[in-house]
Amino acid sequence: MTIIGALTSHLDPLTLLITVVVGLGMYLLYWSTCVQRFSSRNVPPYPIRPWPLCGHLFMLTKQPLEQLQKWRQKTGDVFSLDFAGRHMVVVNGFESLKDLLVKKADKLARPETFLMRLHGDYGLGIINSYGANWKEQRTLSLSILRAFGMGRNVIAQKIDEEVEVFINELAKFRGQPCDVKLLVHTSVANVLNSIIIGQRYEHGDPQFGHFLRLLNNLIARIAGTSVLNHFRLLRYLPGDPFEANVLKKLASELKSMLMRFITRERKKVEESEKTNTDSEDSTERVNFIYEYFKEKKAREARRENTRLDENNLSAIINNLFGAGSETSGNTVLFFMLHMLHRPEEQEVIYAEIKDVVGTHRRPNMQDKPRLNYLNAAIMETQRLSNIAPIGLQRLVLSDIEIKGYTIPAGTIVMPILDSSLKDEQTWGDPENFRPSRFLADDGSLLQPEQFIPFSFGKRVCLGEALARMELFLFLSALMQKFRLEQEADDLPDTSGIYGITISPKPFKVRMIEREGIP
Ligand code: HEM
Repeated sequence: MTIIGALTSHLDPLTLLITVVVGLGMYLLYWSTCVQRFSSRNVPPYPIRPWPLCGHLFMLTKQPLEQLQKWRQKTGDVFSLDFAGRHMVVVNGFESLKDLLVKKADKLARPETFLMRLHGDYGLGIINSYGANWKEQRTLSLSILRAFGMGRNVIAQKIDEEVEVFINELAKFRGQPCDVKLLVHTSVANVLNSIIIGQRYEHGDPQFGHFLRLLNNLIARIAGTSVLNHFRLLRYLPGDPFEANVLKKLASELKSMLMRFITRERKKVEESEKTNTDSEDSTERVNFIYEYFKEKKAREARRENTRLDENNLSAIINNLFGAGSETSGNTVLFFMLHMLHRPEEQEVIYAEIKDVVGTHRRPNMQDKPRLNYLNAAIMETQRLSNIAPIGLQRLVLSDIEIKGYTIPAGTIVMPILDSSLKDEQTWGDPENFRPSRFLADDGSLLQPEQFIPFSFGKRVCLGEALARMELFLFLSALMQKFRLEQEADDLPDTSGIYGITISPKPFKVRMIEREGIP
C-alpha cells in the first residue's frame, strides 16, 4: 500500500491535516540543519534535487538499479541521496567498493531498521550486529560450518540427500510443464534444516509447510514496511496500515518455533554432559544449535567472558534461514531460466558431465574441480542475475574518505555490488550470458577479483562456501539428469522482481529425462 493510500483510508481529515502540518514543520526544521551541516563539508553531491519530505526515496521504487546507474553516469561513482531526511551515500565501482568494504571495514556497522527494532534483534546475531559481539558470533558460526564441511563433509552429505529427493520429485512431472519454484525453495530450506536443527522434513510435511509459509509471509511483508525505516512517525498510525503488527506476530511465532529446537538441543547437550556420551560419530548430534551450545558450555567452564547466549543464537538462526534460503533458491531458478534460453549451453554442460562423471552416479564434490564449464555457467548466472545487486547497507561510525569525498559519521552507505559485476570495462559485454568469459584458453577456471556476488571484506557472505556447494551439487545433478525445454513459444523473461532479494518472475519448464541416468 502507498503512503497516500494508507493515510487516506485510515485517518479522518483533521488527523490527516495535523499529521501533514506537524510532519512538514519537522521536515523543514530538519532540512535547514541538514543543509547547514553538509554545506561546509566535502560530502558527495546529489545527482538531482531531493523532493520535500521524502527526498529521493520514491524516485527509486520501480527499477532502483536502473535509476542508480543513470545517476552514477551523471554524478560519478560516489553520490549522496536523501531518504526522508536521512543522508545516504551510494558507492559504485570495484575500486571504491574495495576501499569501502575492505580497507574501511573497521569504521562501518549495520544501520538499525524498523524490522530489527520490531524483532528486538539489533546488535544480536551476525547480520545485524557489529563490534565484539559480531566478531564472536561470526567466528564461532563460521568455524562450526567449516568443521561440518571438513573430513567426511557432513554438509555435502546432507545436500546430496536433498538433491536425490529434488531430482526424484522433478522426474515425477514426466516432462509436463511445471513451476518448480516451491520445490527448489523447499529443497534449499531443507538443507538448512538438516544443518541447523539436525533434521530434514518430507516435502508436504504439515509442520515444515507451516514453517515455510511463515518464513515466506514474513519475507514478503518486509518490503512493504521498509517505508517505516524512513518515516518513523507512520509507525504510530492507528489501524496498522503497513501491517507492522502482523509482521511482529509472524516474527514472534517463528521465534517460538525456533525456540523449541533451541531448548531441545540445549537439553541434549546437558544430557550428554551428565552421561558423558558425546559420540563424534553420532550424525543426529551434528547440527549447528547443538555445536553452539557445546561451545558455550565449554567457554563457561573455562570461565571465559563470552557473549554466546540464546538470544544471539536465535538471531543467528533467523539470519541463516533469512540469508540462506531465498538467495540460493533464486540462483538455482535463474540458472534454469538461462539454460532454457540456451539449449546449446545445456549440451556443452551435459557433455562435460558425461565425460568427467559418466551417467552411472551423481556428481560429487570431488568432481567439482573438473567440471569447469558448469562452474563457469554458475558463476555467469551469479554475475548476470545477481540476487543481491545492492548489497547490504552499512552505517558509518566515524568520518571516512572515499574517492576524495568525506562520508560523515551517521551516514548510511549502499554498496552497489552490481556496478562491479556488470562493469563494461571489466567484462566487455556485461549484459550477455557468456560462461566462457570465466575460462582461460587452457580451459581452467578464472576468478576475476571483480566477481563479487558474495561481497568482500570482513563482512563477506558467511554462507559462501555452503552456497557454492549447494549450487554445484543441485545444478550438476539437474543437468546430468534432465534437458530443460520451454513450455510455450514465448521464452520466459530473465529479468527479476525486486524484493528482499531479486527473484525470477514465475515461469514453467518441461524437465525431459535424458536416457540412462540413475
Ligand atoms: C547464492 C547464494 C548467496 C548469495 C549470493 C549471498 C550473498 C550475500 C551478500 C551479498 C551478503 C552481504 C555481505 C556484505 O554485507 O557485504 C551476504 C551476507 C550474509 N550471508 Fe549470504 N549469500 C548467499 C547464501 C548464503 C547462505 C547459504 C548463508 C547461510 C546459510 C548465508 C549467510 C549470510 C550471512 C549470515 C551474512 C551476513 C554476514 C555478516 O554480516 O557478517 N548466505 N550474503
